[in-house]
Amino acid sequence: MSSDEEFDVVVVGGGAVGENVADRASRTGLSVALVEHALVGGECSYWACMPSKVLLRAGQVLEQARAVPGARAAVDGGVDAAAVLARRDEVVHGWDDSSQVAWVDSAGITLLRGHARLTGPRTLLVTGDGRETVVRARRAVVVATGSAPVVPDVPGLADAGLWTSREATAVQEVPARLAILGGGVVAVEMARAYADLGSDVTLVVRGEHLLGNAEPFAGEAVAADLRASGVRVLFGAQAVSARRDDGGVHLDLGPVRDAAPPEVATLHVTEVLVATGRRPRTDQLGLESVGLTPGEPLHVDDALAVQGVEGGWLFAAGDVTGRTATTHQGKYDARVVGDVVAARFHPGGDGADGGPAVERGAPPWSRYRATADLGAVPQVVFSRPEVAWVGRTEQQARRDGLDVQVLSYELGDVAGASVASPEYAGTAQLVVDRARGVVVGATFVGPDAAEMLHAATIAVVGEVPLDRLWHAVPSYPTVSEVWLRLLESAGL
Ligand SMILES: Cc1cc2nc3c(=O)[nH]c(=O)nc-3n(C[C@H](O)[C@H](O)[C@H](O)COP(=O)(O)OP(=O)(O)OC[C@H]3O[C@@H](n4cnc5c(N)ncnc54)[C@H](O)[C@@H]3O)c2cc1C
Ligand SMILES: NC(=O)c1ccc[n+]([C@@H]2O[C@H](COP(=O)([O-])OP(=O)(O)OC[C@H]3O[C@@H](n4cnc5c(N)ncnc54)[C@H](O)[C@@H]3O)[C@@H](O)[C@H]2O)c1
Repeated sequence: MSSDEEFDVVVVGGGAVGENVADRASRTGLSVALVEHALVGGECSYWACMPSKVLLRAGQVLEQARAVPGARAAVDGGVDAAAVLARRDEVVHGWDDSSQVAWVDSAGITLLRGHARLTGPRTLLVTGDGRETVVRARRAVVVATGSAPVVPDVPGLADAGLWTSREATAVQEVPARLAILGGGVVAVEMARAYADLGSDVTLVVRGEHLLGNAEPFAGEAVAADLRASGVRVLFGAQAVSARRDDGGVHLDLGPVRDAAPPEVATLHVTEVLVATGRRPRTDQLGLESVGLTPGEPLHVDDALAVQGVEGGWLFAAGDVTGRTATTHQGKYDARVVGDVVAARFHPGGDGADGGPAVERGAPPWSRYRATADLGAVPQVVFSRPEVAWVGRTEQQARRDGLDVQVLSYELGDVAGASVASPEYAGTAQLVVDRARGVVVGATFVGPDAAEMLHAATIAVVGEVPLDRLWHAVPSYPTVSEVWLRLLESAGL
């Protein structure tokens, strides 16, 4: 069966990003369709952020309680894996998206269930439920199809039945022994979670550090914690072949380039989790019909318009752009592109509530430009200790040619830390651009470090000079009093 439908705007992909695009784009009266071929809410709600954070939460709480005299004695057990998985099931609503579908309906957005492919400018074919629908966008198409895991080409690995982050976050039975390939965010968080849940975990890391995009001291602190919990962390190592038999997976390891052979030649594990990065999901999108290359990211400008397409009708946001890789930053871009579309194609013309003239030529830091993506992106890793950073690392700032001053302070030395726990330890670091006297990067590593990040994000986005930050007085006795100590170390 086939039919035709027409909307002002068609958003492809109903993850966190697509939902936000659709919401904002519809605010000036444009008709908006959202196309989703799986669950509305996407990866974050069902297989990524939400379930992974639930898998980590119980272990975090137990460790924090054990670090406090007076509470420690009440903790006489470990993580209850069955209860954690039951809580995970609640948080992902049993992988049922009806509450998110209800929100889409209530927002006046039309949900089209099915797989969308571009067949030419402003035209898509949506296939699903035995129907084919030709969907035309009068004004704009916004692609928010997310990303898919990259699986390294290791002989036998695919046949051995590997896990990606989907299987890891949707687990029903905790594996006795888990090998994890990769040393990035997924690898680190899942190593922590599965160690808490009772698995014997081995991390196989190609490089010499964990969390290669963060400050080196962050990866070192996380590696130390994992090792202290019994996780084997093998650096300079890679999987060279795999096979599964009744006893599980046999994973042969080899050195990377000139590294010494790994201390273990073959791992015998129940499952292998591949956490070696993600690629934009653009291979089944019909990009060739509009002159773009399938499999490549959709490169966008700061208004999220896709580059290399005539006519200004194609936009993209979220993981599919390769520009952002987190939900919060993807949703920021979604708000920007939703507002750009709503204004640029305003059905009433240049109304007081935003119209083409308002959006056209909008400067950086206006609501119509995703300026923060260029140097103020926050990232939190929910490891133990937590790792949180925003903006540039010291190395990135130097690579960008900045004359950099690095301010560092041990979190355990502030009064608030000793109240939190006698064992509280961590590091805060600011990267300052000497020429302008502003913070261009900040990293916090320690218990609950994530909650300290937003002050730094405001300082970076606001380009607040250090001598003005001096007047932002942190409360006593909090761990965030480290801001005062950092500024004192700059001579203030
Ligand atoms: C294990 C893990 C943990 C993470 N934890 C965090 C975290 O704690 N915090 C954080 O900020 N980020 C986290 N992330 C990253 C975060 O999940 C992504 O950045 C976010 O999901 C991207 O959102 P998106 O909408 O761009 O893509 P997605 O969430 O992937 O949504 C894309 C949607 O498009 C649909 N789709 C794709 N192609 C088509 C098509 N042709 N037709 C119709 N529908 C289509 C898909 O079914 C999907 O629903 C994590 C990622 C992983 C893997
Ligand atoms: N808390 C969060 O916000 C959160 C949590 C999980 C994931 N994410 C996002 O999801 C994205 C994907 O995470 P990820 O951990 O898969 O990617 P990543 O880019 O963070 O890490 C990939 C790791 O795999 C290694 N690697 C790459 N190719 C390899 C190969 N062929 N063999 C062995 N190792 C290889 C890299 O050196 C790196 O250590 C990230 O960009 C991250 O921002 C965010």
